[in-house]
Amino acid sequence: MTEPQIQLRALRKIYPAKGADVVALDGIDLDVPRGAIHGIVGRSGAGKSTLIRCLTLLERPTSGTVTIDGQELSGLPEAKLRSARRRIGMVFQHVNLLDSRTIAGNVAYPLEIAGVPRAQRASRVAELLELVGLADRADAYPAELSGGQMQRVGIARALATEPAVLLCDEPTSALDSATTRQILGLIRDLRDRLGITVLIITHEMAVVREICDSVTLLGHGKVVEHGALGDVVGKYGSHLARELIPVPDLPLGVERSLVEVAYSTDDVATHVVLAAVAALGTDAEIAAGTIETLAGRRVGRLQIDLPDDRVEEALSRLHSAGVHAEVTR
Ligand SMILES: Nc1ncnc2c1ncn2[C@@H]1O[C@H](COP(=O)(O)OP(=O)(O)OP(=O)(O)O)[C@@H](O)[C@H]1O
Repeated sequence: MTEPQIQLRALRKIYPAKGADVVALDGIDLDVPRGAIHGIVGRSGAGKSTLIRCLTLLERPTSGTVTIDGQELSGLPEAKLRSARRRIGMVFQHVNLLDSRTIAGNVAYPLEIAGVPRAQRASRVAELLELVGLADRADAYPAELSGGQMQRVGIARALATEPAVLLCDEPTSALDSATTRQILGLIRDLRDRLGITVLIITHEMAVVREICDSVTLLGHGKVVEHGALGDVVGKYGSHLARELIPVPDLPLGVERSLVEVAYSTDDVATHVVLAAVAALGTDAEIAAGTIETLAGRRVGRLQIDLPDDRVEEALSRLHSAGVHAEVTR
């Protein structure tokens, strides 16, 4: 095992407040290996933004440690932190480019701040724009770019100082779905080519499905679930599996119940599940379902609509078939 590129230990952040203090992060442990793309998801207020601010030490954690690329940031004084932060590239939802500078000028900006000589800057900027597919827009101004192109500039700028880690805070939330896919494709491509480690904060499960190798679900400042995507999607009763493989909400008739079935074809073949449902007779029907391949795993979730008095039998047949089944309504 190589050392994790991002390592958080017992990270806590408490905001003092009149009345009760707000515990925004409540003992977060996280390991992200080099070259992985890790997603952080969670409802509004779960602590995602606080986590990003503490990761970069823009905000000092109340306790716990943040180690990036082998360096413990939480112990560094402010002056050393400034150079350590160059090892972390940041990509935001809104790119905030300097309007009066060209695209090349914007990408050069962090290099100027880092004191890179002019000649080196020019070749590095050209290289970065090539990397994000904007070599032909070097002399354009931000106002002339589309949202997707702006985000490409944001990514090029974040990569300027050759960071080990790319932190992306809702990088595609302002983009349409086709552009989102292109930007996520670019991030994946950069990871493959540069070996960079990526942490993506998002409220969009589609982003996790599309790009992440592993994912953490935050709730009330704690890690609720965590794991490789292929593992969490096959896990019974997992909140993440439910959100990653959604099934539609259904109207339900009088004296009828919904039994939900979740399985991975690693464990049970689909025809075995279907045979167990068929054995319940014509009273029970599959009202909705999703079967798909996620992170290399074939997983299924089915909603079975059946009379209330058949629920016990259904659960027993499905459990005997080796699938997870529970009454949801
Ligand atoms: N500067 C602050 N002072 C006091 N409380 C704060 C501060 N920043 C965040 N909080 C509180 O900490 C908790 C976590 O907030 P945070 O913004 O990290 O959540 P989030 O998951 O990023 O939410 P969202 O998706 O809405 O941005 C919330 O209860 C929030 O009210």
